[in-house]
Amino acid sequence: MKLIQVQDYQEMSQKAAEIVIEKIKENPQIQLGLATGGTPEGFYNRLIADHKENHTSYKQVKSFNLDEYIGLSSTNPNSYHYYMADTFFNHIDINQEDTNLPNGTAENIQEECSRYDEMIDKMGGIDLQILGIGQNGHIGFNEPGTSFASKTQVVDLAQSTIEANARYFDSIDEVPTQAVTMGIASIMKSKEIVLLVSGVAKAKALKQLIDGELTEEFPASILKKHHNVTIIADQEALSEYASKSDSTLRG
Ligand SMILES: O=P(O)(O)OC[C@H]1O[C@](O)(CO)[C@@H](O)[C@@H]1O
Repeated sequence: MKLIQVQDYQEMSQKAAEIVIEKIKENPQIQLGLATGGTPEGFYNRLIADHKENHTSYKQVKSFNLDEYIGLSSTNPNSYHYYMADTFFNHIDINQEDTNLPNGTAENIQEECSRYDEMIDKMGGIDLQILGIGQNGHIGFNEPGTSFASKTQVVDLAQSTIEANARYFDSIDEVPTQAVTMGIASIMKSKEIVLLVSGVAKAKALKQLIDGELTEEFPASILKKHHNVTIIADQEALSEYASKSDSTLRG
């Protein structure tokens, strides 16, 4: 894993956007894996600003999101379908039909999970996956204890995740307790991964990712086994981790 240390949230967002814009220039048909949550909002804002100023085009780009709450339709403002449209897709020139998220309201949710994995494989896989990390080390919505071999699946959200995400809902009782998420093995198939980590709330998780052992109790630890991971972390997130120079971390 490569670690890029930046000052703050703004610099993390800028750096991540620069990487993606560069990749789109190299390959206008790039297949992007996208994340939701608070962490990538600034990154999406930078991509939108660049699209307006420099006309980077997403007309040939395809996107695949990590996860969706079960039971929330795309018109629900708390759904990740809505988040992606509102935060990113509506502000760039990507074709709606080239954006993909798991359907959290599918009648047969198991079928939906298989469909999602098969579709990504059939389309040639994800070139670059953007990831965030939960305070408990979750990636996507794969909570501690998830098998490293997992494919896209239905998961029960950890109480700490429900509490962390309650800030987006009117009350904690409205936070769905389940989600569909790309599995760990599905995420690991991505050719390249960029993990964004910002803020003191993520400091313990980042230290554990860098210094801790490989264990299903800390899902993000699997990233040590991927051959092309870049972590972009700001000073607050790095506050529990000692090194001050950009580095390649042990796998
Ligand atoms: O960026 P946040 O809001 O801290 O969330 C961390 C992670 O948790 C999720 O919201 C749930 O999977 C991810 O989308 C995100 O990467």
